[in-house]
Amino acid sequence: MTSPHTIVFDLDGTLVDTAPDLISALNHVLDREGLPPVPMQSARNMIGAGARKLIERGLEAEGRTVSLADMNRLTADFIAYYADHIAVESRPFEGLEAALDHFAAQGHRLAVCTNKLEWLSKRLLDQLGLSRRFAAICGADTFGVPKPDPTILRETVAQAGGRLTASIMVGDAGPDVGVARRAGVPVIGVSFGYTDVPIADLKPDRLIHHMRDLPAAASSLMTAKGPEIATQSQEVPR
Ligand SMILES: O=C(O)COP(=O)(O)O
Ligand SMILES: [Mg+2]
Repeated sequence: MTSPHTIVFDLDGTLVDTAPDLISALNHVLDREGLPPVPMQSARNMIGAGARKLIERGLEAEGRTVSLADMNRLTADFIAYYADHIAVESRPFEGLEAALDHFAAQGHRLAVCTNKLEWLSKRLLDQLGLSRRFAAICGADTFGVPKPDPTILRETVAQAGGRLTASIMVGDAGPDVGVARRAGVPVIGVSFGYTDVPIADLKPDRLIHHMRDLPAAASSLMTAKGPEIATQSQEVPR
């Protein structure tokens, strides 16, 4: 039995496979601009830095740049469409709910720290029946800074009523490893999410390929001695 920890999850690509609905919303916006859709497979790895960045990357893939005013309009369009189609195809990754049950039974707190907007994150988790499991659900706008700024992780843990020194971050991409390193929190990478840099190259403290492996990875970090984790904490991805 380990002491109670706060396990903080990234949302897109870690808890929920949101790519189909995010890319549909992106393609809706591109279509309204008279542009062809981006294919699902290549667009998956554009996710991870928020809606605006996703649109920017989608436009870039079509060789287009737009003015700030157009970007604001496209982002508003994207959010309006996405809000109405947020859980059409998005589903939790296999094994997630069993892993969350396990942590809850062990007395750990769960939280979400995402670069999605807070209200969209809550809406998605509500529609999937997952919200009640989390003591805090915080997005890029909750504290005014997105990942990898360490403030968002520190404040998420505080809002969940936990302690940073007894926390673990779980995520699929650079901003997750980066926020954890900056806040001094160990991090578990998942290999089934969305990232332009392979997650293994970012050297998370543990790497899992399926949610069924999360409880064992988390408990090995909870019992690991400080220096074992510290030796891996040199690189700080952006
Ligand atoms: O919506 C995004 O682009 C990022 O979301 P995430 O931080 O949950 O991966
Ligand atoms: Mg993610």
